[in-house]
Amino acid sequence: MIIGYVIGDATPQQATILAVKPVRLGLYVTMEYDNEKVLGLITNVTRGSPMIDGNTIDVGIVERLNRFDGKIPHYIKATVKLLYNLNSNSQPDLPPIAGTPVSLAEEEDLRKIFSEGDITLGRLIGTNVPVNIRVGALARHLAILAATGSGKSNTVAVLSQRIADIKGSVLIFDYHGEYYRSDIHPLHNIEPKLNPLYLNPREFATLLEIRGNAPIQYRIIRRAFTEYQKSVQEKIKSGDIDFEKLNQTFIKDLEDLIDDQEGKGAKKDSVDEVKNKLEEFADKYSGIIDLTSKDIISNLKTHSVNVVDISPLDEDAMDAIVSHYLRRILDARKEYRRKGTGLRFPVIIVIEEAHVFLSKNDDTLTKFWASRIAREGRKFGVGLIIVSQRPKGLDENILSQMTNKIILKIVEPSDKKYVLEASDNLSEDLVEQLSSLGVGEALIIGNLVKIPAFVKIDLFNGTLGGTDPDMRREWEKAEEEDKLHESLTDFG
Ligand SMILES: Nc1ncnc2c1ncn2[C@@H]1O[C@H](COP(=O)(O)OP(=O)(O)OP(=O)(O)O)[C@@H](O)[C@H]1O
Repeated sequence: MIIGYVIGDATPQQATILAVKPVRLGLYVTMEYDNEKVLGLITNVTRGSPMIDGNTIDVGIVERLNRFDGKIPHYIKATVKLLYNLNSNSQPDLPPIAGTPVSLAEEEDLRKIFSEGDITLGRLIGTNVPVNIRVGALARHLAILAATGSGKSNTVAVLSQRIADIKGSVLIFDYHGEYYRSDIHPLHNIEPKLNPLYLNPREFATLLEIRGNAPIQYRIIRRAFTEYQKSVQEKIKSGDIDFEKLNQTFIKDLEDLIDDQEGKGAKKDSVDEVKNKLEEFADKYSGIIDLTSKDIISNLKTHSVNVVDISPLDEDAMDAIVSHYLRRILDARKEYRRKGTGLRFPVIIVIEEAHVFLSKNDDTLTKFWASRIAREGRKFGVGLIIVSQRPKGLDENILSQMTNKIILKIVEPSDKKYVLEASDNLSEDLVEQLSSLGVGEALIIGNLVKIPAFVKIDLFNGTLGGTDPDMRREWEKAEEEDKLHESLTDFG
């Protein structure tokens, strides 16, 4: 159905059309010229009248003209972003000529472009065309960005569920505790624990806040920690290990080994300083240290959504857990590639509230390992999904490495500008659409899709911890439980 005609000058990227009737932003259209069939997207619409233009200052003229009741000539113009040549399956390289008819894109053409991926995320806005994404593209990472309440968690849930449905493995760091109690399935909840036996000395020293600028202290803790790990491994091998006692004596045993360093040439004040830092470590992380917990690598499941509920922890403990798990996963995937041992399947890792862990202003432990995965993860099948409602709080280097983006409603101009500058596959005219998106509506760009797609994400089929509680149902359930309890008490 023809909706308008090309007018004025056009380029291979953009054309202006004079519409025969009102058209909405985000509509996909097609135009045929020079043996090409080009798919375009309406990115701007204007209406006006040559008789009542912006310079009209006499309201009487308007009133008299209005008495003509619809006879006033007016126009509707739209800007079309030319996206894809359906005949050559490439970007358009010729501009349309003035007068070229413009039609609403047919469903068949839209399915060819948007419905070829591995998993369905939703429908093209205003149509019933499924939008499928190419899961392999997630190895080049994804940022899910949106203002609060726009549908980030729902998107994470739908995406994670459908990756698990095709036997994939997802690991979500559940900042708000909204996934570990959800209806996602198969769901595999993982206790947020740090087992020092799987930490490397550098990592352990960092948790004690002994960084590169304290080489003497680092040497003390490295030697003591390495000796401790070796002694535990030997006890495990010889079978005389009491795991329960291990947690109770860990700090004391390590302290003794630190003390021994004094006899091996370390200065007393350096040894004391390291012991102070060990005590602070014990206070800070006692809730998550557990020498009996499984290594994250043996705890991850494929064909599942693995969830680490970090919501009860403070941000330092969260940072310690997330950074350690990121490092272990990247190392284990490299090991698998090199030796066939380690983690034998790819993992998609979701970091919620990413601006907390990957802030441009703080050097968190997580930021170091997330940057490594952003740079190297693709080759080893470790994909990162960062989720944030404060895009401008994110480290720009990491954000720019997120090749794919699912951007839901963003209104804040500085957020929009920041995302635009961090994305070489995003243009100003697409960013302008972000303010008008509804809840659950998103712009998807990157290798996930062939061309930018405006999508209504499917609603997650089930409950999520973050969705508004069904108060009435919960009250009814509580009353039913009270009645059951009373009847059991009477009976018993
Ligand atoms: N695709 C969708 N279709 C319909 N409703 C949706 C969709 N996505 C989200 N919603 C609804 O919008 C509300 C907010 O969704 P959600 O919690 O996913 O947003 P959010 O951006 O994660 O919010 P917050 O920033 O508070 O975590 C929920 O009640 C949810 O049911």
